[in-house]
Amino acid sequence: MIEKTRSWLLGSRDNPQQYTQHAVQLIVFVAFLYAAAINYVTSASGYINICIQLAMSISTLGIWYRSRWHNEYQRMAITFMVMITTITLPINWFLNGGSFGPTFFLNICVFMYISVAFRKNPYYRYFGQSFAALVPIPLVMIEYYHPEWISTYPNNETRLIDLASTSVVTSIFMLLMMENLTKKFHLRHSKVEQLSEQLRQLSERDSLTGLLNRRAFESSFTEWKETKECLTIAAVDLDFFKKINDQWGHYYGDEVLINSSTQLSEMSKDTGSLAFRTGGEEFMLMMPCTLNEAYQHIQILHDRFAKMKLLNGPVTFSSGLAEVKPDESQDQFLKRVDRLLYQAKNQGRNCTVVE
Ligand SMILES: Nc1nc2c(ncn2[C@@H]2O[C@H](COP(=O)(O)OP(=O)(O)OP(=O)(O)O)[C@@H](O)[C@H]2O)c(=O)[nH]1
Repeated sequence: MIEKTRSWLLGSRDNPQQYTQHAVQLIVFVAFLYAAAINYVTSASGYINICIQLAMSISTLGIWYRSRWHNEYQRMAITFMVMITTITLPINWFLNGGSFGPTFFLNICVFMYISVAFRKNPYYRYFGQSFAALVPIPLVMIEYYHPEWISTYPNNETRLIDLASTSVVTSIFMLLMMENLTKKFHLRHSKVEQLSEQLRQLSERDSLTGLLNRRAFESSFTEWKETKECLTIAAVDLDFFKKINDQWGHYYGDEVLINSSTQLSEMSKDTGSLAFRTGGEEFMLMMPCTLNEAYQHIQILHDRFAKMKLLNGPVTFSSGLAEVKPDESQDQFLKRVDRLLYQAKNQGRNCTVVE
């Protein structure tokens, strides 16, 4: 219920700029109404002041209405800025005790408001900020040369009440602005994180097969070596792949690579392993298990390859299989496993050689 009312009044939270803008307008509307009511009840100022405050309040409500319900956010933001800087602040200065009143507080709010509402529009922002920053100067000079033009508070009590309530409004205002900036920052931050995660994933994937690539192999090797109790890796290489390419064409070769990768990927999912494409028709299977268990997994993979449904019949692979030693570097391991793979090729292919 509260959330519904809030979104009815302020719009979607996903658009923090408009959301804050509407909140500010409604606060200003209520603040003027409140000031007029207080002035009327306490007879702190004359009817002219009360009428001006009511007029400001109604105008602000009109601005909110056009902005919220007629999609005139930008136009109304400018109207609001002009109204506040050229009418509201000077009137407030003359009718509320000049430099003894709360206008300085309000001026800071206006400056903050312009900075947030026109963040995406530097011309309006610089113009508005400069104007808000300079407005107090002529007002102070007028007060200096013509103090009689400034209406004073009837007593010190009224002045203190006015200052205290303006201070509360200013604090709410600042809070809103800061919430807006934080929200915007969080939205950007999570978008950046999302994009960098997407980029990281893309940089670690092979575009043809979708398997992890050599870069991912290198980082996973270090990570798994440190975290897994045992680590066995198979270097897998398709047999006579050049012939396949030469005989059936490169596109067919790609299809063979994709289908072989699917087998490796499914097998790695079943066994909690990781499958990588580290070269043209070279793959690595990283298995968090002993050499014996890994050997059984690879035999199952040979069977799966034999049953693979390809247009020109199944393909085979050769592999070298070895367990990573705790004190062994990646280079040393790769040399060792490559030698095993070479032996498998020499033994007639379609087999796995274990150390
Ligand atoms: N279609 C296709 N072919 C590729 C790709 N990457 C590498 N190749 C080919 O893979 C072939 C690899 O040939 P070789 O290294 O001689 O290996 P092989 O013919 O499988 O011989 P053995 O490994 O000894 O059984 C080359 O012809 C490369 O052009 C790719 O992404 N797509």
